[in-house]
Amino acid sequence: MKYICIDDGALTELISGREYQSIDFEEGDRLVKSLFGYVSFVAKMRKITLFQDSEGAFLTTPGPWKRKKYLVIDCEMSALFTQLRSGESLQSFQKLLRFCAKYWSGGVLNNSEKIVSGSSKAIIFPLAYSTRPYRIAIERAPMADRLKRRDMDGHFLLVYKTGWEGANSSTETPDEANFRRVFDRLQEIYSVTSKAHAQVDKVSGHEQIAVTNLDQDIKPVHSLHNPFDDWVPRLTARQKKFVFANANTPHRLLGPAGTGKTLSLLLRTIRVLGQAEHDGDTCKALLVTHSEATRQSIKDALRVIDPSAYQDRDPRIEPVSLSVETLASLCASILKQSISESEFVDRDAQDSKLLQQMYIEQAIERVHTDDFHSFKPHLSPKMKAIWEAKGNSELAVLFQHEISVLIKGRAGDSFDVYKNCPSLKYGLPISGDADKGLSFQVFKRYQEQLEASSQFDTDDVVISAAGQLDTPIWRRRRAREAYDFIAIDETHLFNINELHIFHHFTRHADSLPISFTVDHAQAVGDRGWNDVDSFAELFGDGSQLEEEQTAVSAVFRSSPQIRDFCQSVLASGATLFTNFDDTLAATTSAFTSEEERRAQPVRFIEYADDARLVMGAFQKAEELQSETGSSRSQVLITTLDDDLLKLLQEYSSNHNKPTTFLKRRGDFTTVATAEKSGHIVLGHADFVGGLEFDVVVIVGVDKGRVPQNGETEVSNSRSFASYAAHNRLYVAASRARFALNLLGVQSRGPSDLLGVAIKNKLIEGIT
Ligand SMILES: Nc1ncnc2c1ncn2[C@@H]1O[C@H](COP(=O)(O)OP(=O)(O)OP(=O)(O)O)[C@@H](O)[C@H]1O
Repeated sequence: MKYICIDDGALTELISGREYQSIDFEEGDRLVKSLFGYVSFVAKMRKITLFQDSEGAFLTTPGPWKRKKYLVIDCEMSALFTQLRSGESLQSFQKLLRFCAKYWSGGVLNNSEKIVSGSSKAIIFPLAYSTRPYRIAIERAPMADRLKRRDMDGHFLLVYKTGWEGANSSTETPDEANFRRVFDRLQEIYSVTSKAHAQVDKVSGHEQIAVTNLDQDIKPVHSLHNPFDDWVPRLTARQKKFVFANANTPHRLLGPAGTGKTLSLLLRTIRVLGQAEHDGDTCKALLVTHSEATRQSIKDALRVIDPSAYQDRDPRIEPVSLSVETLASLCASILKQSISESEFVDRDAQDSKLLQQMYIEQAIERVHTDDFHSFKPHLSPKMKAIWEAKGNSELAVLFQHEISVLIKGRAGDSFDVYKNCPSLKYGLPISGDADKGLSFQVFKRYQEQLEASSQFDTDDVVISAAGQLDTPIWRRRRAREAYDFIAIDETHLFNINELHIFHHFTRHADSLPISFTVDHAQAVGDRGWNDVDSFAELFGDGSQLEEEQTAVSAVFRSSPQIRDFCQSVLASGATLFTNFDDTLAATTSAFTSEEERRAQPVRFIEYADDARLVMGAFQKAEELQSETGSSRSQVLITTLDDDLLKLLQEYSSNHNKPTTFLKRRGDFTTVATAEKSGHIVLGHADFVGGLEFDVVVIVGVDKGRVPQNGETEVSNSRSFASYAAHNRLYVAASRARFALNLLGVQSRGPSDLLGVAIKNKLIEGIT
């Protein structure tokens, strides 16, 4: 194909239809393929008629051709559709279209769009970042003299070059042979396509011409609250594949934040139940969430998604039913006992997190005075150095991670199993039995504290339940009480021990109908998952089973600017840590031009000191609220730092700022309360996962706080802190739809985690 010509009506259609924003949608995929030149046809896509032959393609809309404006892409001189992967091609194409729309309407250009002064050229940089920027060069006045004579100057933009090489754009002159050909054909093309516009149906019988009518009314929606039947036509092809795939095959849905993983999992569950009911089969389904707060939010969403109300049916009587549980509630029901709130240390709650840290600090203190001297001669030099150099509170964070991921999470409290577990790459620098002995001693002291105050944490419940599940009694109860379909949301938040429980809950031991969603980068710190990636290893069973995987890549939640920033955080993590995935790399934002109008650039703002920083956070929150036209409860102020969180809380109560405080992870009920009372939401970054907001302000994204650095610097602990900071910053930033501000203190300087974003000019306010 030599050229592509798009008129202004078609251009508007292409930037406002969500289905053209990502190749995950069939329409987007088909569009890219046709632009690649793989197919030859006239297609009707809503208002657009696409005319294509061996020479080129014309995307036209009804109306007199002389009054229209045109974007012409010279495919021989530029290689927009052959140089890049198809996802990037579509993204670049969409950015190009947005530039044209803005240029014609006199809109304000952004950082990646430049008019070359003293010339008739423009350059755009459509891809967020790469080592060498990819550029598209545009001639704004092609064939100037001839078009002036015909009174059509200013009607055309010509893409004449693309690639990674820079050049002197003010002096180069594009070859206009293809452009001339386009111009000469316009009259004829419009007379053909105007007939096609008028007689869509008749054209379908024509040789070489196929008509695809994609006329679907797809409205932009946010939130999961729509009935099943309304969702289905809006899903991308990959989401649909997951929702409608065979229920009995284990199926993993991979995707970064905001790609609709939770939504797809809910729809899949409802689809499986609906199918069973339709076929007259029995189906008892289980949906497992990581915490009580997310369980509530999912139950609430299901009330709208699922008109058959499967979750309200009694599983003991009804043939088709759904139970929504947390792992703790599920295990407690197996153990036939419930654990009261006061006994339960819920690791997703702010109070529990602090309590656990306090217990571990006390345990470290005990080990210091009573046990350390006997371990000391045998410890590895690194472990000794870290133990001696760091304060108890800094050590507590490292031991907390080791205990939850390895000692409890993997070894199930057994020292012998723990001894054989591979150490975490980025955590405590453990390299021998003596090092493991010391950390197990801290764990034992911690356990004593829990027992003394008669409390259990989630792992205790899971470990006790695991013991009871592998017995003849459960094997007999299983046929009656277990499930035909299991869905697990946010699998990355469970530890290996917990994941190994699930296979006991399927009705038949030989089939594992488990569907689950994963985004590794959202779990805090190295979880030691890198060496357990197959389904069988992850779930502790099913080595003979084939697993299906679907990866989703259209980001619905966040604007392109916010998606790009989030990716820069993941890219930074991926360069530092070998087992850190940049899951956003191959994704695109599915924002339409309409939604983009509300989007604001990502900004970094510096303040003189902490007091002004805290005050600034509330100011920015209010400004962004009005700039994006959002309600107060759609604004989140968050931080990765416990001390700053306290200051923010104090400020809000001392200055009567109407604020609601998040007490646990994914606390949807609290957000709903904030909505009723018109409050801004405030909470630690560990508790914002699973939620979404129009505006997010992250406070204290500066050196020394992201990551947290103590006075001493021992490399391994810095690695852990940096690893966890990458996860937390990514989760916090990816909650935002339209606006994201990062705030810091001037004397500290911006956090190192912003390095990639700064280098690639993704943040305004720092150079
Ligand atoms: N096909 C779609 N069309 C329009 N909106 C969608 C589509 N799929 C998902 N969304 C929207 O995207 C947002 C994010 O969805 P969801 O919470 O399921 O994502 P997620 O991948 O689970 O995110 P996270 O990992 O951050 O929890 C929701 O507001 C949802 O309504």
